[in-house]
Amino acid sequence: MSKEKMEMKKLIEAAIEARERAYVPYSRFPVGAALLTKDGRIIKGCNIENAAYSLANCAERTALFKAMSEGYQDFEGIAVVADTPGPVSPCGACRQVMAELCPPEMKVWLTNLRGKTMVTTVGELLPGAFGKGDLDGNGQ
Ligand SMILES: O=c1ccn([C@H]2C[C@H](O)[C@@H](CO)O2)c(=O)[nH]1
Ligand SMILES: [Zn+2]
Repeated sequence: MSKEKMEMKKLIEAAIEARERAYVPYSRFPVGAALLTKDGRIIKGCNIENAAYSLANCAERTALFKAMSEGYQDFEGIAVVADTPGPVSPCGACRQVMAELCPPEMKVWLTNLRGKTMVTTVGELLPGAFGKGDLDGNGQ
């Protein structure tokens, strides 16, 4: 098996484990994510909901915010899993946060519990993302 395939399998397994910790009393839709750092660490995230529904934090953002707050800023890939018919599709907020914190060419593995997996990139998930550069030259 190729190094990349082994890396992907490990990351998906970690995302499945992370999903077990989801706090989802409202949606009953657990999601898991696992982020691979450049130095080979895996940082897990799950979705965490709230009685004030709009405060839910997705699995992807949990993993990214955990990583950043612990001093890891360089990422190699992320895997996301949910019990969806096809590979899970990250929400717009997570796409925007990935566009901010990850390189556009970074791999994103999207999968479901039946192992239906697709690979994409941060750039493909949000073409034309609003970014740092858009804040320049606004005449202020
Ligand atoms: O990629 C996704 C899609 C949805 N959710 C969460 C948000 C909410 O808690 C629940 C239902 O939308 O799933 C994630 O964590 N990641
Ligand atoms: Zn999201």
